Amino acid sequence: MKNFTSFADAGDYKALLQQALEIKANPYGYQHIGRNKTIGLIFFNPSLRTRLSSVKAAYNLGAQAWVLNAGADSWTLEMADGAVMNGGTQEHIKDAIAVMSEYCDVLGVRTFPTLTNKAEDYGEVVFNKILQYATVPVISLESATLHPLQSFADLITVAETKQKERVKVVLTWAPHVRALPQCVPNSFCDWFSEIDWVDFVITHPEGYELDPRFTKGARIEYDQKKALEGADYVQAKNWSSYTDYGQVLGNDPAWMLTPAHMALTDSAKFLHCLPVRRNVEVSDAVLDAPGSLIIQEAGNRTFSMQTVLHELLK
Ligand SMILES: NCCC[C@H](NC(=O)CCC(=O)O)C(=O)O
Ligand SMILES: NC(=O)OP(=O)(O)O
Repeated sequence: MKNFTSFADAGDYKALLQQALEIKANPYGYQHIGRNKTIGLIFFNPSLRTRLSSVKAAYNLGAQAWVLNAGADSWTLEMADGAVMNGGTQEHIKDAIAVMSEYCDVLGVRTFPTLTNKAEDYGEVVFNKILQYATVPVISLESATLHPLQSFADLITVAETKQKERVKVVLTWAPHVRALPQCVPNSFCDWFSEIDWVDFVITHPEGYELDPRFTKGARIEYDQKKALEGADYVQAKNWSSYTDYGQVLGNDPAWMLTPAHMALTDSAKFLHCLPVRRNVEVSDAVLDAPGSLIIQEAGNRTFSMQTVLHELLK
């Protein structure tokens, strides 16, 4: 593994998953790997889980971590190549990333999409600049289009709780009050469409089709109730339209996950990456039910990160 930005970077996912389960069972058993190593974490956007689980993962591995909130804590960064910097931006990303690489052995970076410029977002223009200028391995802490550490944590959560050889996993769109990125659902598709013991189904209202580069031919079922039938796991998430880029096309409250929806499943476990808008995306009764894995799932963010750090530093 050179960088970690997508499912493809995971390489042999079965081996990586096995490693994660071993690390979770023995979280402090690999501290020789992180000794005298420093993990740098840069956030261009807010975070609770990714920020804290990444620091915890570094500590578990015997490494140190620093965090920079780009823009807020540091100089305002210029992204454009060849820019005449006589305006509001104070430091070029080229210099900032090369300098930060001097202060760490692995760099984690969170960028977000604009949701207005599809070509820039899906071209991962900002993230690719970071890959270009970094001189150490780079981990995506969520980019404009993907959130691989989240999907890997979701995979760990399903793997450690599943009661059957094969499981049906459903990704369902859910209503929200804002236009949100497609990163989490794209990434969930990027991973779960590839898992050979998963029957994967995506459900959303028409107009919310995701990029086929990530859905990779997975079954799309527009009837949410039909999709949920017999499900073992349900992951709910809002996203804005990919085709009508960044737009909220409709917000049918009937898509909010309630116990009536979960009753259609095979006593499915519930997943959500968090943060969640309670009683808009998902009802309290689902989030707080015994079958809700949301806290365990967030807890596994430590182990997805720790496993990736282990791979990059070993
Ligand atoms: N990092 C995990 C997901 C973050 C983001 N959620 C949000 O922005 C929610 C914000 C709000 O609820 O206003 C998303 O959906 O991609
Ligand atoms: N799930 C997730 O990535 O949460 P944060 O945005 O809080 O890091």
